[in-house]
Amino acid sequence: MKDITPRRVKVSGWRNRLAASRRFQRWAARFPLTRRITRNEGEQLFDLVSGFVYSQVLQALVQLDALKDIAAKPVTPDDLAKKHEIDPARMRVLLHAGVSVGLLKLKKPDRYALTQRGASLLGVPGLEALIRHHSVFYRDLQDPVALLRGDVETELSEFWPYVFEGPSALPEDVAHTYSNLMADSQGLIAEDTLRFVSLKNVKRLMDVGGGSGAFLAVAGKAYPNLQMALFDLPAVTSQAKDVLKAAKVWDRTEVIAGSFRKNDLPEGADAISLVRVLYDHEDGTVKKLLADVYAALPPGGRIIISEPMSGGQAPLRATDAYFAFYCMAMQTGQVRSSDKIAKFCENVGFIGIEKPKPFRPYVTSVVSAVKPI
Ligand SMILES: CC(C)=CCC/C(C)=C/CC/C(C)=C/C=C/C(C)=C/C=C/C=C(C)/C=C/C=C(C)/C=C/C=C(C)/C=C/CC(C)(C)O
Ligand SMILES: C[S@@+](CC[C@H](N)C(=O)[O-])C[C@H]1O[C@@H](n2cnc3c(N)ncnc32)[C@H](O)[C@@H]1O
Repeated sequence: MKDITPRRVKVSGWRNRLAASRRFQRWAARFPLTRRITRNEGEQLFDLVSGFVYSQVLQALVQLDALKDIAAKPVTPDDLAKKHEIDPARMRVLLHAGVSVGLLKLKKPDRYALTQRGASLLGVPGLEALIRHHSVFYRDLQDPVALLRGDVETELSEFWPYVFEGPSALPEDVAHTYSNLMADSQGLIAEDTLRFVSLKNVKRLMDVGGGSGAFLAVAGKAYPNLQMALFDLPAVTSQAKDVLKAAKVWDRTEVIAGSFRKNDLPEGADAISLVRVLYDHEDGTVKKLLADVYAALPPGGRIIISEPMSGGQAPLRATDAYFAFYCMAMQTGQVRSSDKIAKFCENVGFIGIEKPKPFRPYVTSVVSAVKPI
């Protein structure tokens, strides 16, 4: 029979040596002063071990549109079982799991309602669509070591074709799907960006890689006198009219179709924003883009960069695990820290760099800088 006794592992550092000792673990679980710490540590480890399962519970609830149904009125497992042709006992398992992860609560025995957290999820624009598209991302992560070795043909790399291709290679219907996913999730990003950056003294803002105009729609509403320009690939900008008209900023926004890989950036804006653009690209592309932004700005002009950023020396789950692996699966780009982005800005000549402490690092962080006068 195979020996299943754990082998002794060499552990450096006395605290870690104790933590790794089965004998100490047993003792600490009984000793009154360490009992709670031991239990919490175990719980945290268990969450790490089983995180994928929790995410799949969420995925099932979203795919079945169950959160929306439950938001309208509390449901029994039978209600949803009939609708989705799933065995009622299994539906109960899903709803109970939904309670355990904090999205649902049991109203009466067998009647499930939404918790405040479940309701918050529905209130975040585009979050359900992002969760749905995780089925692609998680397939790429199935063998994480193969992904790290670069041995996987990833699906995500095909999901965002604009990252690799020139404008002509992006059919409009394809562009539409991606831009919608981006635009829906733009609300929180715009909110958090404008929390740190005042556009009070800006006359004309150009949003480079601005997608279908969702950031400008928010910025334009907040600053009624702001003139604006949107620069993106032609297949993407063609959808901007509807978004900008709906936000009533169409008459003060110029839409410019082009590629920052192939064309110079147009002049005329005293502020240029790059929202969720840099992390899609390799260092070489980013350095060239920042130099082009510098060239396009007048003296005193400002660059505003907003995207999820690495925690640097204090790594963050959302960016250093989620977005870092996301970029790896896209097979391009990388999550950079605000320090690294600031350094890139400095290297092309920007000064007055600001890196405000982000409100929600899982949403976005901001770096801004000015071109010297
Ligand atoms: C009732 C009483 C008395 C008090 C109420 C107390 C109170 C204030 C309760 C709070 C309720 C509330 C307002 C909750 C708000 C919750 C919010 C705003 C939650 C936001 C969550 C946002 C999340 C989870 C965002 C997730 C974003 C993801 C996963 C983004 C993924 C983006 C990707 C993959 C982008 C890819 C682009 C590419 C290709 C890399 O360029
Ligand atoms: C992740 S999306 C962000 C869109 C928008 N800024 C937002 O945050 O919702 C990246 C954007 O950069 C644009 N982009 C990528 N390569 C580009 C290029 N070479 N020239 C211009 N825009 C480009 C894409 O079309 C896409 O709209």
